[in-house]
Amino acid sequence: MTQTNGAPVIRARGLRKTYGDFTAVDGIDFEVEPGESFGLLGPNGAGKSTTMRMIGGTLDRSGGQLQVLGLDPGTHGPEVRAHLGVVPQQDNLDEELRVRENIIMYGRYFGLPRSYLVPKAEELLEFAQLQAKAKEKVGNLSGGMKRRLTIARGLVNEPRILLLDEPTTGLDPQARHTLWDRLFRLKEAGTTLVVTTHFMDEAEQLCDRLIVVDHGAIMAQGSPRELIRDYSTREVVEVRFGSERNAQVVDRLEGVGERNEVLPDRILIYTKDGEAALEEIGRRDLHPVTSLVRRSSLEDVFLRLTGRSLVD
Ligand SMILES: Nc1ncnc2c1ncn2[C@@H]1O[C@H](COP(=O)(O)OP(=O)(O)OP(=O)(O)O)[C@@H](O)[C@H]1O
Repeated sequence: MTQTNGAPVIRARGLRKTYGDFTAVDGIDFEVEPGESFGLLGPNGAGKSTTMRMIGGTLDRSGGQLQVLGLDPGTHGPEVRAHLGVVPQQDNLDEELRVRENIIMYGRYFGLPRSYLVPKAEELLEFAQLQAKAKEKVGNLSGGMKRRLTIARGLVNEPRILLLDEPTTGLDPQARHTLWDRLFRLKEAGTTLVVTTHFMDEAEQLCDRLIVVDHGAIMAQGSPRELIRDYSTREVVEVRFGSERNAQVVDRLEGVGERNEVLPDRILIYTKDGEAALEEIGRRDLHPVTSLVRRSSLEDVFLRLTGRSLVD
């Protein structure tokens, strides 16, 4: 029996994965509540996919505890997988089959009867906005359509938890927004989403709560708003003085905001009030080539936590 009460649907304690001497996941603790959209945000190689594969029961852990719907995926893989939908980083659709048949065949692997799968496939094609493509070969679909089909396919068993590994990598902005819209609908219908991403805008759009991971460890966790509140200021002023001058003027910016970050191409000034900071820069007779004021984002949180930019 899998759990049905309001307990966390995923619970990790000291979760570890090592490959020989290399530690990919370094003893992490987190919980995912039913119905929430939970994110793992971090750069390439942070250990996100490894964590997802341990949740999905396709990779054994090296240490710690892990429960998915109250069960250990290491020992109860099939029972756990029956309640999971998995959208891997690389689409692994059957290119030989047509769109509708991809969904039906995938359902057959779960042992689901055709009488259930035929109407279910129609419902999922509608959800994925692919009815018009039902008879197309998968190879003829765009990247965004393939992603939506992979998600539709992952929903064939009506999973309680959908695991999405980098769902929008490689998609153009419009395709990303269409996909986010579909994922919102799933969340509204009560599906728990677990999303890995290295895009902070995706994390901000999709995730109720997230862990920021780097080198297999959790650097911080909370809602996007909480993380920004705790690790950044409300506003950021970005100023450029030209590649040579940036390093030279940084001392003269001392005290304009609460904190400065010098990046190769610009200086970030963290402050409550960006316009006031810009005025102060003017009073100091500094003349940036360009300047802009923006709200803090998760990118700023990541930079603060690691000293590195998330997307280099
Ligand atoms: N089978 C393996 N053997 C050895 N090292 C591995 C293996 N699989 C993953 N790793 C290493 O573990 C680390 C974490 O990889 P993982 O794929 O989990 O990262 P990630 O955060 O998902 O990044 P990406 O988005 O690039 O997949 C990486 O340094 C990777 O090289």
